[in-house]
Amino acid sequence: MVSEQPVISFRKVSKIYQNGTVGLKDIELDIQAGEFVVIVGLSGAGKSTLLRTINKMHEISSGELLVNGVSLAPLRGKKLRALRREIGMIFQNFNLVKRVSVQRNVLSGRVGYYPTWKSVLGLFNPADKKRAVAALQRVNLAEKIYARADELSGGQQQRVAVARAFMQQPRIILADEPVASLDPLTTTAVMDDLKNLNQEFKITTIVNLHSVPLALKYADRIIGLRAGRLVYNKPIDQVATQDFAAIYQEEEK
Ligand SMILES: Nc1ncnc2c1ncn2[C@@H]1O[C@H](COP(=O)(O)OP(=O)(O)OP(=O)(O)O)[C@@H](O)[C@H]1O
Repeated sequence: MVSEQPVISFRKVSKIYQNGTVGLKDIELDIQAGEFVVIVGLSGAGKSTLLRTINKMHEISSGELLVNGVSLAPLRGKKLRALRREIGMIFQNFNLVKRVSVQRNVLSGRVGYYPTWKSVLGLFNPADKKRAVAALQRVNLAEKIYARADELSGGQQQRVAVARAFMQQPRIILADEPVASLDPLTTTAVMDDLKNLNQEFKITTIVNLHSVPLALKYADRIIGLRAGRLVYNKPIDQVATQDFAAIYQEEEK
């Protein structure tokens, strides 16, 4: 079998923060196109750090990180913006602009496709306005299009954030604890939205989760981090519940 080039490739990647804290240590990891990968680990294990190196919100300290075969380290300016356009990001706290409409929030997913002055003035073209309606329909929120973002519940806000990410027509979605502040019902809705986009559009999706049951339910592959190191990496059909003890064991003092 000819193996395809991974979409994301970590080669001995380490990240040391300026204050000396080790965020990531010698990470070796390939992620293939269309995978739904869940990252688990204790608080402080490096999950957010790993996710944020992929769109260069965090610079790595050593090793090499490639997206679609392109090394991220030298990317600046236009090339960096092009990379970020292909990567949708979802945050625990939704990161919507609260005082503007849902429509405007969703349209902001397109800013990477416009010159800055047009997006600042909100001059989005009709095709994108249609796209925004379609994106909101996908997350069952079409009727909220003219509501202000802060009139929505947390779960609804996160689904607007999913629609906004989808507007980018991304190849990759990174979701950093997307359901940590949601109740079980809305958690399922948001995770289902992410999984549906992943399956229908083959968007490579990487999600940080605290919940092992959710990881088991949604992942194609589970990755475990502990103190910045990759300590677990298995396709879901090889995952056994008792494996999690090692990932979640406290460090010995
Ligand atoms: N900007 C920063 N400066 C210094 N240290 C940082 C910074 N951001 C994170 N760290 C440290 O790096 C390590 C990994 O943090 P990270 O946020 O990636 O972990 P996490 O697994 O996502 O944790 P959580 O589940 O609590 O979000 C931790 O020790 C953290 O304190």
